Amino acid sequence: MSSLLVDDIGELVTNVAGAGEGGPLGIRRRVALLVEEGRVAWIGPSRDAPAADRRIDAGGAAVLPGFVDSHAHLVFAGDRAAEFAARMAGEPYTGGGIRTTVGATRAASDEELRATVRRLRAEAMRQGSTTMEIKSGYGLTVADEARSLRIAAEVSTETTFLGAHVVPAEYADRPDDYVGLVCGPMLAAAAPYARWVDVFCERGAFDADHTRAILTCGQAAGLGVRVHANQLGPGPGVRLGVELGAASVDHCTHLDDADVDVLAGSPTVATLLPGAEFSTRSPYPDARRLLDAGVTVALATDCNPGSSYTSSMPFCIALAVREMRMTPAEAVWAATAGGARALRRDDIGVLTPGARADVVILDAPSHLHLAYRPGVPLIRQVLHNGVPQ
Ligand SMILES: N=CN[C@@H](CCC(=O)O)C(=O)O
Ligand SMILES: [Zn+2]
Repeated sequence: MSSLLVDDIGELVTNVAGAGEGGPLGIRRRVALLVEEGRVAWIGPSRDAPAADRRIDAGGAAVLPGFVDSHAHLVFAGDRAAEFAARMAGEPYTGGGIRTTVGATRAASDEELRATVRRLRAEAMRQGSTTMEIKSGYGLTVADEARSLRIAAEVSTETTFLGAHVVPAEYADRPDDYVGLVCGPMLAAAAPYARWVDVFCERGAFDADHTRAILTCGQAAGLGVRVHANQLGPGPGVRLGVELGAASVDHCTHLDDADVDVLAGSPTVATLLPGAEFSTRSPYPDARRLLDAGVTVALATDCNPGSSYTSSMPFCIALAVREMRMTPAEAVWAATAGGARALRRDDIGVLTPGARADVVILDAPSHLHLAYRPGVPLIRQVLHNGVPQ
């Protein structure tokens, strides 16, 4: 059994509340961490460290759990840089560009889609994302949704069927028929490759009745529920998600008091995606209101070619702190343990014996630097399943 010791850690974020300083971050200082068989095997003072086959010297740096990016759309072709430039010149974001990407995605070969997924997955890993949820949603035919998920499943176990991203052009005047397709043959073809079902519940995409129908049939096929909710305006998505036991409702940009109340009384996570507000020049979600009400908050990138073409969790942490008034500790927790909660996982987002050895070593002495030094490549080394990347 091969072992690896990460030694001379100045600050270890464990996310085990009570295991050290910093409340939920459970920060331990001047420790070492032993990895065996891809898992954390031991944490303690360096002087007590067991012998190991290999050693990484953290040199007094901060070490934290790998980021858990619980919301990303990586299976697509083409880009929408011109749409971004038009937005920066004053055009609003409506989601209408999704159909542009659908056209490019349908026309792409499997190899082209696979290359994009792998390129973005590798890009995210270099920035510390050891787990990444990946959605379909730019195919919107039975074959294209199934192949999108098949390709996503090659690089992640956290795959999400988003056949209900928008109603494709060929069904524009018969959305009920499209919902029938999604719940019938499309779900049957997609479900073998998916863990989750998701719907873009928004004016211009899917209304409450359609969203309920699709999430319910996804659940009946054994998939867990997540929802794109309340991104562009107020709506029923958050309440519906909570009612159906969603692991997460995502975006949460336009919430009323009732939305916050139902979230606060539920195990559903509110996943905030500040890259989308950055890239669409929109008002940010009110993270403080959610946190102060006791809602569990996660941060994710929403990496996609339209509304948020970033794979960087450190960038999202910096945005959350500067623009959404989360504390650095809240943002780091939300990007690690929060993402794990949003995926209903207890083996990631945490560093404690038995957890998966997904570890980020920073080029910095403290987790505070992730927000304090925005845009700086602070990820020195990443271990995924205990393996240096
Ligand atoms: N809002 C829906 N889906 C994506 C955007 C997709 C796109 O614009 O291509 C999102 O989460 O922001
Ligand atoms: Zn999204």
